[in-house]
Amino acid sequence: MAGKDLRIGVVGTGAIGRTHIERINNKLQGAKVVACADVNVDFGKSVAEKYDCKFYADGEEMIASDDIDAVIVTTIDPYHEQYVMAAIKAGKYVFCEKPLAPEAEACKRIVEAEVAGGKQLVQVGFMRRYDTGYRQLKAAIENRTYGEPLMLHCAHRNPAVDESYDTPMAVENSMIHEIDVLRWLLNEDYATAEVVFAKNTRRTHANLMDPQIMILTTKSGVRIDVEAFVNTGHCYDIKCEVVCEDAILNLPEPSNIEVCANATRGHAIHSDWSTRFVDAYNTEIQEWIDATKEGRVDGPTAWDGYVGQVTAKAASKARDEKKVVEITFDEMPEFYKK
Ligand SMILES: NC(=O)c1ccc[n+]([C@@H]2O[C@H](COP(=O)([O-])OP(=O)(O)OC[C@H]3O[C@@H](n4cnc5c(N)ncnc54)[C@H](O)[C@@H]3O)[C@@H](O)[C@H]2O)c1
Ligand SMILES: O[C@H]1[C@H](O)[C@@H](O)[C@H](O)[C@@H](O)[C@H]1O
Repeated sequence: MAGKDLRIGVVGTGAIGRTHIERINNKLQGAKVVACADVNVDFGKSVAEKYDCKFYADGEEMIASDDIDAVIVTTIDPYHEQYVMAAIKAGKYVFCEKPLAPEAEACKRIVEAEVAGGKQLVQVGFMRRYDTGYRQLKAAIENRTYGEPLMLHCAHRNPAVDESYDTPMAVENSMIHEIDVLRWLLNEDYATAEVVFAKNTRRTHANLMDPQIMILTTKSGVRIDVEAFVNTGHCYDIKCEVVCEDAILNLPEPSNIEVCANATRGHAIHSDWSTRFVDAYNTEIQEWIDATKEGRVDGPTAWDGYVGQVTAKAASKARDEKKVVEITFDEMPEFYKK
C-alpha cells in the first residue's frame, strides 16, 4: 500500500490512546486514525470529534469493518486479549499496548491464534526498545567492549498511581517494561525471579505495597535488581546501570537546558511517561506504520509479550510465596524465529 495512508482504528481513547492518535495524525507520516472506539461513549465521541474520525461504541465492530486497515489497542489491560484476537480474526495488523494481556495464559492464547492463522500480525508496545539511551546501552554491551555484563541496578519511579493500581501491578504493569527491555538488552532469557519489599511509603494505599524490589537472574548468571516506587510524589525517574567487567554503563536521561535561578543550578526532569519517552513512542509508532505498510512485524512480538508475562507471573508468585521462583516457558515456535 505504498503511497496510500494506512487507515488506523484505535480502541481505547484514554491517556495513551489519545497521545497515539495525536502523534499519528499530527506528527508521523503515512497513516491516519480514521476511527476510534471506547466503552465510555460520551468521552469516546468527543475524541472522535476532536480528531475528525468515526466513532464506534463497539470495538470489535470497528476492527471487523472495512473502514480500517490496522488496529491499535489502548484499552485497560484486561481487554487487550479480546481486541487483539478480533484483529487476528480479521487478518489485520495490530499494535497492542503493554502488557499483551494481564494473564500469561491469555498471552499464550494470542500466540496460538497467531500461529494458527499462519501470519505474524501482532506487535506489543514495549517502547523502551526504541529509546535512544537504551539503544546506546545495547550497542555498548553487544560488542563486549567493556567485558561481560555482570549486574544491573535499575529503578522505575512514578510520581503517583490511583487506587486501582495494586501490589501485582508494580511487576505486571510497570516493571514489565524492565522485564522486556533488559531481556532485549542482554539478549538472553531469565532463570529466576524474586520480589522483596522495602518499608512502605506513607503515600500508598491498602492494596499496594510500595516500593518493591524485583530480583531477576538470567540463564548465564547476570543478576538484576529493579526498584519500583510508584508513589514518589515528585518524579518520573527511570534508571539502568549496567556493571560490566571493565566499565559501568548508565542509561542517559533525555537532555534539558541547565537553569540557574533562585540560587540554584539545575535541569528540569520529566514528571511522566508521556514526555520522558516521547521520542521513543514516535519512533516506535512510525516504525510500526512503515512495517505494517510493507506487510511485516519487526518490533516486539506476541512471543515477547508471552515471555514477559510468564516472567512477571513468576515474580508475582515469588512475592506471594516469599521465595525464589524458577522461570519456565514453552519452546519458542519456529514461526517467531527470524
Ligand atoms: N507503553 C507505555 O509506556 C504505556 C503508557 C501508558 C499506558 N500504557 C498502557 O496502555 C493501556 C491504557 O492505559 P491508559 O493510561 O491510557 O489508560 P486509561 O484508563 O487512561 O484509558 C483506557 C481507555 O480504555 C477504555 N476502555 C476500558 N475498557 C474498554 C473496553 N472493554 N472496550 C473499549 N474501551 C475500553 C476506557 O474507557 C479508557 O478510555 C494500558 O494497557 C497501559 O498499560 C502503556
Ligand atoms: O502504564 C504505565 C506506563 O507503562 C509507564 O510507562 C510506566 O512507567 C508506568 O509505571 C505504567 O503504570
